[in-house]
Amino acid sequence: MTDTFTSIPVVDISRLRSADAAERAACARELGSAAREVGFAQVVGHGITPETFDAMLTATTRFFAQSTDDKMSVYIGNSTNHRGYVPAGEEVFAGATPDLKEAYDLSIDLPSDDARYVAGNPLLGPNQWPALDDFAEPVARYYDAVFEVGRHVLRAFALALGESEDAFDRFVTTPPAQLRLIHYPHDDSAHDRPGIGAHTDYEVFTLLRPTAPGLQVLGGDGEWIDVPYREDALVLNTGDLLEIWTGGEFVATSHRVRKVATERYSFPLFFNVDYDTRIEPLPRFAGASEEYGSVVAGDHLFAQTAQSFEYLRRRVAEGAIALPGDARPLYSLGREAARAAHA
Ligand SMILES: O=C(O)CCC(=O)C(=O)O
Ligand SMILES: [Fe+2]
Repeated sequence: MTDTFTSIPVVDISRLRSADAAERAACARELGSAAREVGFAQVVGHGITPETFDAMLTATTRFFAQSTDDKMSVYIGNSTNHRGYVPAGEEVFAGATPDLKEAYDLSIDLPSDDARYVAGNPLLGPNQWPALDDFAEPVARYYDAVFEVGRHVLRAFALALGESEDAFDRFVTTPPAQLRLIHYPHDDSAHDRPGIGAHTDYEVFTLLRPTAPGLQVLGGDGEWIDVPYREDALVLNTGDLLEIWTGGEFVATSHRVRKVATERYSFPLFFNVDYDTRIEPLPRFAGASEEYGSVVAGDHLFAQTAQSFEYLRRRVAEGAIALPGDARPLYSLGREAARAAHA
């Protein structure tokens, strides 16, 4: 991979919906180059209408404008499958200062009689919807729209990796693919607190729509690069699982949100594969197997989550739940790991 990128490529993914296989393949090559050389791209032509986004944004602003009591009525710590309101300070990255943000986390909305939920799966099951009019419908509509974009991007990555276009489709039936509604309040006094600390994402890839600048990507030379804000783009970045699948050919690039001068919202969809999917370097990257080993997709996400959310750290400390046996420490992959090693 190239270690000297200084800008984020823009890729028009409307071609992924073309009936012409050559068009899809050309777009897939561009996405592959972005994943290989940068780990980030801005994707335009994604097909999500402004109306779909705006309705979800309106619902989100109304949710966060509620009283703390109302928001805490759907506290994530009430759920057994990691859904609901995340107050400021709840999420703490390994020994760092708490992020200055609040969030509402949802994921694939399965019925409460889903056997995996009933059996105590820590990520699968129903959402914890607030009792707020006009919230669940626009949020679920955006989830479905951005998830559909993710399905096309997954196919493009399959092509870019020399697999058949549908090679990974069978791993995506009911994946724990979270959508986070994140609110970074404006706080003049918080001079030296990051909005969100440096990290990689734990899933296959992320499709993120922010409402303002602030996102930064770690460049190969160790400099933080601003991701230019584009209203028409989704920011696409490679996550831990694609790095493992490709034995490091695609890198889960570190990113962070710097303290913002304005109130900011952002909406990452963490596209994932089914909980039980075992992820290890694909046969063509088998040379990297020893370095990368393998993880179970859902266990990896849960293990990382349980090390960074206070309510889960408490449950682990109390012995109420256990980390998966092969849990990796936080940020042992990608550029963040390389950075930590050289710090
Ligand atoms: O708010 C942003 O722009 C980035 C959020 C992010 O990186 C995350 O939630 O993983
Ligand atoms: Fe992230």
